[in-house]
Amino acid sequence: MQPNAKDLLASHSLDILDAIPEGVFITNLEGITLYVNRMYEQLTGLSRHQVLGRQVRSLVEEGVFDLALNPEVVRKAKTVTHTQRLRNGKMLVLTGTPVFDETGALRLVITFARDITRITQLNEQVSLQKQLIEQTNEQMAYMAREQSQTTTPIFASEVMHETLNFLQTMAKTDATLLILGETGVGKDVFARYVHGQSQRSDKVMMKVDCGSISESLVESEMFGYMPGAFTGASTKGKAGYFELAKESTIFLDEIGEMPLAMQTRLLRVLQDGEIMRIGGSRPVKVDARIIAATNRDLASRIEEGKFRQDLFYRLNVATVTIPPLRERQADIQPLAEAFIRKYSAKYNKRIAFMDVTLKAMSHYSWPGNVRELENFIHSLIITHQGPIIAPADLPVSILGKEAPKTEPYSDLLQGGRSLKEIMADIESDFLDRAIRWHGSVQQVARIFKVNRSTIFRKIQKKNTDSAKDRASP
Ligand SMILES: Nc1ncnc2c1ncn2[C@@H]1O[C@H](COP(=O)(O)OP(=O)(O)OP(=O)(O)O)[C@@H](O)[C@H]1O
Repeated sequence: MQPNAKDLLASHSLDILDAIPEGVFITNLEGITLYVNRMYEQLTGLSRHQVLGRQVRSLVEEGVFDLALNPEVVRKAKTVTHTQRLRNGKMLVLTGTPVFDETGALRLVITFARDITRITQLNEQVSLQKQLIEQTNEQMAYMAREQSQTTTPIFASEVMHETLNFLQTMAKTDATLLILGETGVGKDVFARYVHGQSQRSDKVMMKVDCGSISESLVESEMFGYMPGAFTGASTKGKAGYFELAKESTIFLDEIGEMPLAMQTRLLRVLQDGEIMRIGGSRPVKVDARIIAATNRDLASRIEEGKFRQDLFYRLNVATVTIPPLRERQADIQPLAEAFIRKYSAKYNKRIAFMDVTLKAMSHYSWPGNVRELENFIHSLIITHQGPIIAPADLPVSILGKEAPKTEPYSDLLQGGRSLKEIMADIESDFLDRAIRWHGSVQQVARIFKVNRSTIFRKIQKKNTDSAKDRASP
């Protein structure tokens, strides 16, 4: 260093600090503000006389800013970085550095401040947009799922004809509908059917699984909340299911599982026809048709004190009970055929039931109802080899324990079909098994001394005949 450089620098030290394009804030070890440069005044909007000679802790206590770096820098004797929010909302990033004298003793803390208000605002905007995108994505995914699930009910039984007639009449009204029935009978399918037949069908039905929303979230999910209504709430607020179901239908599935506190709130909504978001002050009119469903016996839930009687009366305006599958045997065959078509197409297979197989299936009680039937056929299609499903392909649980003990061909012995048809059935069933046993049509043709084309014809004919039989009314 030039001989007089030190003096020159010392005499201009404050000018030098003022020329630095970042805010500079200098404190002694006690945290008393000794100096702030011009850029600090510009960045913060604070003038020198507001801070010079002041203890940084008191400035924090007065709310001038929310954090002081000085104590931490002194304690650690090394550089520390933090963000600081000023009273006027500006955000700074501060880097405080200890300054030592020639003996190594800590003398001062010099803090550099940069304005990050804009970047913080941009970050906040980005996370707000992200939140909105997530909410929109959630809603879009829900809508796509809902629309892909619209199923037309399949049935043939007299009782389901009557049920569907009743539901059709109900669909034309806005009355609250309660659907009862064991698990898997199709309550969901019939709720969708009513919505699909109603004047609200151009809007997506809002399905709420009352049994799976956590008790702490159920209120905010149902009724929504205002911005900042509680810790962790989205800053934009959120619409609840009732608002999302505006001009549509809200389907309260598993209503028997709804927590008691929520039942009270729901009852009020049904009585007043209004909802209020959490933290809100203005009630909003409910414009949603309500369909509720449960597989629970609500009468015993009421007796156990788990379901409000007054809510039950409110819901029990129009009630329909979907009978279990065992009480509508006539539905089993058309349902089984629809499911075999659905899953054969899905797995690109050509598989059909023998009539005797369908008959055997109709005698099973299907305790899991249509869901059990559908799942059974789904897994059968995945594992089954060959074009025909024979009774022997059914598990003993479905075929019944007595099946092997009963007279062979007991169904066929009852009559009703020509010998030719029966033989064709047995022949194609045999060929089907032989192909599976020996691994190829060629082997079967050789072993049983028959042409390959004859084997194909017989199997195919059986398939076409059964398809025709099923197609004819
Ligand atoms: N009549 C029907 N036609 C076509 N598919 C049906 C029919 N009934 C039920 N299903 C099918 O059976 C399965 C079970 O039906 P769903 O979920 O509607 O039963 P659920 O009564 O609502 O059962 P849970 O009480 O367990 O909710 C679904 O895959 C549904 O598509």
